[in-house]
Amino acid sequence: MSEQLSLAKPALPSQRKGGPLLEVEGLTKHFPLRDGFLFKRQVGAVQAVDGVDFTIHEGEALGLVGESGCGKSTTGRLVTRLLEPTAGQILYQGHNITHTDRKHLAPIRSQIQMIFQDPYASLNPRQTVGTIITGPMEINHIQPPGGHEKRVRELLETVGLNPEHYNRFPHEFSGGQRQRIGIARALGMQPKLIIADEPVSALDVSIQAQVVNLLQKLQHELGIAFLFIAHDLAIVRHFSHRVAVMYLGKIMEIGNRTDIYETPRHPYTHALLSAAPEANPDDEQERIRLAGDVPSPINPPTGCRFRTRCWKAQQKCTTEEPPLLQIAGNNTGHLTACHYPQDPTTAARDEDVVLDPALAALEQNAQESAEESAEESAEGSAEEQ
Ligand SMILES: Nc1ncnc2c1ncn2[C@@H]1O[C@H](COP(=O)(O)OP(=O)(O)OP(=O)(O)O)[C@@H](O)[C@H]1O
Repeated sequence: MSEQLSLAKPALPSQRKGGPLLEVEGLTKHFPLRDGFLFKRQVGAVQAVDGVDFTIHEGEALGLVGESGCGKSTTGRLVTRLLEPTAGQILYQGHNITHTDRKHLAPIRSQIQMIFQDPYASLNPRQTVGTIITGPMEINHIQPPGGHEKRVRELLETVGLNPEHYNRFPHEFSGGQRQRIGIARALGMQPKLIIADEPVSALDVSIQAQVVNLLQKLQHELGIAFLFIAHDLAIVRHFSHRVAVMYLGKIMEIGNRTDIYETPRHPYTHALLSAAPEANPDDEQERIRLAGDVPSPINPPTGCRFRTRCWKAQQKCTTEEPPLLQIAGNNTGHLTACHYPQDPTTAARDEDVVLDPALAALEQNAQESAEESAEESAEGSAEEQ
């Protein structure tokens, strides 16, 4: 992230915005795994998203964070109905849209727009910017006063592009400018909710802050709600009113920004934050190294899914899945799924905590052999004397 974002002093208030816009309950997506050539039998499933609950209020930005493969993008695609859920339900303005067919979904779909990670891949290289932005408006019968061209020029200006570039093609723009074209296209639909899936991670670091600032300006000025998916905790902190932390298809912790960044309770949230010190600049001494990979979502661990990497795990974590609850010490709306939560602080630790048991064993061995060789050399020098 560039210094243009004031990350130490998040720019958004944490208070709740309007009424519920999107309510997601028990949302689940299992991708079937098939075997065989002719008669493809299902032999298992990738449990990409597994019983996720959250609400986004009107005008609110909810950040969704977690390591790669935790199910963030799948969640975003389910909400926009680009993917069909396996179970659970999605309510938009109180209407159940979980399995609504294309025809009936059309008016709602225009209100829920998606901004993708790779701006180039999501723009048709053979179309001019004018056509790219006008197309979805025409399909959805949006007739702006003054006509489409006038509206497109206004939108280009809104996102910081030159309206005179209406007839240019995507390859004539830089990465950041292409992302702005994608944003203008989404705005043309007058969305109430934008799903931004890693909207800046493909951009140069120097450009990232400009695009995040643009999105935040639009969020404030137009009152658009956001599901902001990103692995960069500092950006999420800057952008979001509330934050959900996802691990292996489940939400481990959710709360307002201050609760998550300043008094996280789940060990996984602690680990993510200490791996990204720039997300919490006041917390200088927290040291947890989140090592090893996320286990396979085909065969996730029983009980708590994080237990195989958690330094606090006990027998109960193997047998009982911790529910997502407001545990003692949490503020209202701050929910944590953990049997043995951290104290509500990010205060300093005396020693490193290594989450990966294999890495811990390696470090233990290395330390023992270093001690042995120190002892041997001390004995050797004593004998020489
Ligand atoms: N179409 C698919 N078929 C089978 N498995 C899939 C499919 N799409 C995603 N997955 C799997 O679902 C899991 C979650 O993927 P997802 O892309 O949602 O994670 P993510 O948190 O967004 O990660 P990243 O930040 O790398 O995009 C991964 O194990 C992924 O391989």
